[in-house]
Amino acid sequence: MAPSDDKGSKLMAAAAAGDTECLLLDAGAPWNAIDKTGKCAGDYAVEGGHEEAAEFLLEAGCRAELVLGLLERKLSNQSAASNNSYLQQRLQYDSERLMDAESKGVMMTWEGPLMEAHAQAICSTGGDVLNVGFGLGMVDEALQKRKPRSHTIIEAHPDVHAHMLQQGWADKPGVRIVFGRWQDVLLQLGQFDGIFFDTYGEYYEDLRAFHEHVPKLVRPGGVYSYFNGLAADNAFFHAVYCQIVKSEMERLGMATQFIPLPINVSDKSIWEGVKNRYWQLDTYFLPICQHDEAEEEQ
Ligand SMILES: C[S@@+](CC[C@H](N)C(=O)[O-])C[C@H]1O[C@@H](n2cnc3c(N)ncnc32)[C@H](O)[C@@H]1O
Repeated sequence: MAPSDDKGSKLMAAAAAGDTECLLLDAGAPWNAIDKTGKCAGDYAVEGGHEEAAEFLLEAGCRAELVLGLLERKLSNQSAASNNSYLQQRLQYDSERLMDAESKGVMMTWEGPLMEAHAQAICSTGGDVLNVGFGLGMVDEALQKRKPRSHTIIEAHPDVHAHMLQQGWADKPGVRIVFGRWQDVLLQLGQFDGIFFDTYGEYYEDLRAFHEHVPKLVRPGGVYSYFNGLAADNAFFHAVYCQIVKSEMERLGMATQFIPLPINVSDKSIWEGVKNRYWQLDTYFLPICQHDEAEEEQ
């Protein structure tokens, strides 16, 4: 049971009891407050099986995050600064991971099964595929196995680019490497049947900016997917971001489904020496976005 000594925790207590009114939200209780166990009101509502309360909190979370996002877009240039500072750091490859200069994991091999599943999803129609962000090249290896008609890779970091060349990626038949930030090169590349997006040092706002281009970049019948790591330290916050992306894609005329995949990263040795434990959940929701057929027929 949640404690009830301030506005946030009263909201948690209301959620744990399935109080669907949850009127405390209107009185200023933060939907995203967490207690010392790391849970928010939405977690308590889900755990208690109170669907209506969980839905109410999910909608409140989406509304609040959308307003905050709008404010952020108006007020700051934080995303570009963060990505630029990452692109100037020296990176380090080892057999299991790619690390930045602050010992944060850019990409790790535990994501291999997820990358296979993403490759399967975006290569399902064959044709021309685009991957944004090479990292360890796991999704690109998985795409190559599926022999797409053409395979374009956008990569912005000079160390990663050098690694790709050293590994012979420029000589693989059908592979085109485009060195640069996606923000600068994306619109010269034509259309694709499958697109995957997985960058580093960027925020939700960058993903959102990428999504604005997706409807024009994906051919009818094609598939778009992205690494779904938004708010991956709390299941309920993560669900809020899944819902936000789904609504944004809907606005752009694309339908999104999330395929649940089990993932276990509880083994402490995986995270040894890694500063940012960027995944903490036991289910991965693989996004599959396609042109909304109903809208296309109109
Ligand atoms: C998480 S890794 C991608 C991992 C990849 N999916 C794999 O299977 O190994 C992110 C990659 O995106 C690249 N990147 C970061 N910002 C970028 C940008 N703005 N444009 C293009 N690539 C970017 C990084 O240098 C890094 O190689």
